[in-house]
Amino acid sequence: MRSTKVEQELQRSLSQLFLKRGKVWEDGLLADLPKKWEKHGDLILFSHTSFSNPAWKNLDQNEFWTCVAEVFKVKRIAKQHVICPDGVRTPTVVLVLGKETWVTHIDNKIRYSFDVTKCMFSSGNITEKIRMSKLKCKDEIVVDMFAGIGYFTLPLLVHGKAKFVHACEWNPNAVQALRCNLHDNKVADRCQIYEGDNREVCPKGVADRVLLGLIPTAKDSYHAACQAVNSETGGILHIHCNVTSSGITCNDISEADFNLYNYYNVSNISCNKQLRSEWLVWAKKTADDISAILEEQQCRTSNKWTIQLLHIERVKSYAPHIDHLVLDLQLNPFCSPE
Ligand SMILES: C[S@@+](CC[C@H](N)C(=O)[O-])C[C@H]1O[C@@H](n2cnc3c(N)ncnc32)[C@H](O)[C@@H]1O
Repeated sequence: MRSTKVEQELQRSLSQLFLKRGKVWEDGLLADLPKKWEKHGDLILFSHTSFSNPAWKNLDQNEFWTCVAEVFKVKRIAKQHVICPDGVRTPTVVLVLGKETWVTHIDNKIRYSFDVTKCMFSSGNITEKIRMSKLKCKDEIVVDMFAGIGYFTLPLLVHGKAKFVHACEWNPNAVQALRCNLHDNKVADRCQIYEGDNREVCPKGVADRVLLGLIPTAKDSYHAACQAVNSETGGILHIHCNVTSSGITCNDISEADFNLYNYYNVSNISCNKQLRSEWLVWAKKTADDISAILEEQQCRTSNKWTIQLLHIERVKSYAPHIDHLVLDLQLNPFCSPE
């Protein structure tokens, strides 16, 4: 979130506090003020890049953070450091004002509560959460392979009215929050949590829809996702990935290239943005990977499968030329004629 008015107010209040305490307001301090932040109820979370100048320590810390809190109209302040690359994405968040670490974030009429020092909140995924909430899945069984605190599980249950969601999650802190959020949003009776590695705990043969919401890639769980799909009626996979592109749009793709993809009938694929060449390459590669897994599974069951590329959703830009995409793949079983 960003607001120039608040930034100006923060500069004014803090420079006055420096003056009042007889301290020198150094030029570098202005650049050290936060440019963005996340607000969760009465708590504001700043990134590690702000308030890092040692000169802030010249002030009484409680007075300093209270002054910041008044500007942002919050009671608690937390600072985020770099997210741990530990697989469960543990944030290193420290409270610098206040003691209680649980926060409640409400978006799209859903209450997400979590411990801000133990779980992350993916606010950048709001468009995908809304897309999931608009799916009409009243009669569907869904498997959410990377449920977290319920980012997609909750919209699917609350707004999409999914019949049942099987939610896999291996971070015990996220599981605790998910349990609490299912209860708070009154949907606990339509969800079962599978605590552990989705490659081991994910249910098999049940899903009309499988969510693979992990970036940069959910590749390691493709196998379990294919096994989760209902083997009699098929299902849709929603596969998340960060994809790098140079910006070449599909208008520039040659006819020969398009023919290459025609196996999947890509001319029917939809996209919420102008389709880029590399996005299509990634989609085709992903469909090939899924196809190979299904073929391998086919050796054990009598099912053959067809795959259809339905849609590419561009969720957000992750960095220059890196986009968070979701590929919707339809998997349909058919029995061989003989
Ligand atoms: C960053 S969250 C993503 C949540 C949500 N889908 C989103 O995009 O906002 C990914 C979650 O998947 C969990 N996770 C990662 N690998 C997993 C695995 N193999 N089995 C179960 N959970 C896993 C992490 O603990 C984390 O809570």
